[in-house]
Amino acid sequence: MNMSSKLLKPDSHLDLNSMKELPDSYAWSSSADHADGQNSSGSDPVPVINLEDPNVMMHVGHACKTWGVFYVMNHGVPMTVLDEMEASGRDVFSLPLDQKLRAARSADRVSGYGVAQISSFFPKLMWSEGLTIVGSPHEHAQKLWPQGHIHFCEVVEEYKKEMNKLANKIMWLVLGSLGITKGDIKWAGPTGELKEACPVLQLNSYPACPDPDRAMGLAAHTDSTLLTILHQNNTSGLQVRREGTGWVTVPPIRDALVVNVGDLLHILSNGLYSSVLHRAMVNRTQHRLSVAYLYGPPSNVRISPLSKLIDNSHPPLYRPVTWSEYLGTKAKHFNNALSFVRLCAQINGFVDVNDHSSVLVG
Ligand SMILES: C=C1C[C@]23C[C@@]1(O)CC[C@H]2[C@@]12CCC[C@@](C)(C(=O)O1)[C@H]2[C@@H]3C(=O)O
Ligand SMILES: O=C(O)CCC(=O)C(=O)O
Ligand SMILES: [Fe+2]
Repeated sequence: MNMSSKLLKPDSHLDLNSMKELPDSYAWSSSADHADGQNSSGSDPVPVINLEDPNVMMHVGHACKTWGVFYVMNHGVPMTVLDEMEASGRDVFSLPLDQKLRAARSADRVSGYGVAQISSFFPKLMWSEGLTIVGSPHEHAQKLWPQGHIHFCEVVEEYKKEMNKLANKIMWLVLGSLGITKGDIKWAGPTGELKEACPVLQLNSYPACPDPDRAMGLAAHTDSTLLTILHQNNTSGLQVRREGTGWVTVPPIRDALVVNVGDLLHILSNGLYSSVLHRAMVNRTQHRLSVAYLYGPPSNVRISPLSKLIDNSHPPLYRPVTWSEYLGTKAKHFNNALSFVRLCAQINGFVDVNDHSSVLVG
């Protein structure tokens, strides 16, 4: 990333839906990098995991270790809940820009409508808009639809409820694959439901783009979460970076959701499961919508490498950090953030193996 370039004001809002040409401020133009992004069908495919498979835990562990991303099938989330969330997302983004801007995210807040938070790290703008919902959707919905927003709020609450159930299930499969049991996680509570987790819902909209080969929907990043569950509509765009292969497209599969490992799980697993670098590309004809359920721990919990994974030959690689502390580090250092909580890196000056700061901006 060329940090010496003049950075664009990230809150410069343009109505992407009405543009016939790609403005220079949106032209990333690293075409070689864009051309990359093969479907994984040629080689090793992104794992598709059936959550009803008797060996599901082993498959989840393997996918976390080798890919950091996988699809889940038979996830138990009703199709109606997914479809309604998608339709409600469309309702938001099809509003006129001035109406969406009533719910604009202010500089000191995480939630609200606007460009991706990571925009400030890049010299070019991304071809996307988003609505970030932390906790209740009510405040934003009321600004978007002063006359009536109950349906939107109900859809979001139902979606969050279903995603929370699924995230808990997947989280225990991930932990189980590391040999961790319910008693090992203090913040799981007596029933092991990880109840206090503090989720964030991120609605992403990528309008059809007049020059998709030079544009970028959402630049390469890792999520700061434990896990992210992504519902993409039937339009391709998500790509993950794979060591030795490059960018691999993760096309939508009907009935499947995409799960990716976030930075906090990387820390918790003491680096055994690496967070995956990913990005979203855009296309010429179709509006793409995605809904990310960003799953993290309760805000007061300090995440550190699990003690069961630590011994003399496996010292802790990261210091304890809460999600909000980590978000602060991420907001300052972006894809370099893990290095700032890494113990060995601080002591010995090593570069973090999962340090993605040198990856091309695309
Ligand atoms: C809790 C958060 C994670 C996030 C930053 C945020 O404060 C709210 C939005 C999240 C998101 C979604 C799009 C990609 C991302 C990198 C971004 O710019 O905003 C993630 C952030 C993250 O995971 O670090
Ligand atoms: O839209 C996508 O495919 C990716 C979205 C994403 O990475 C995110 O919301 O963190
Ligand atoms: Fe992401």
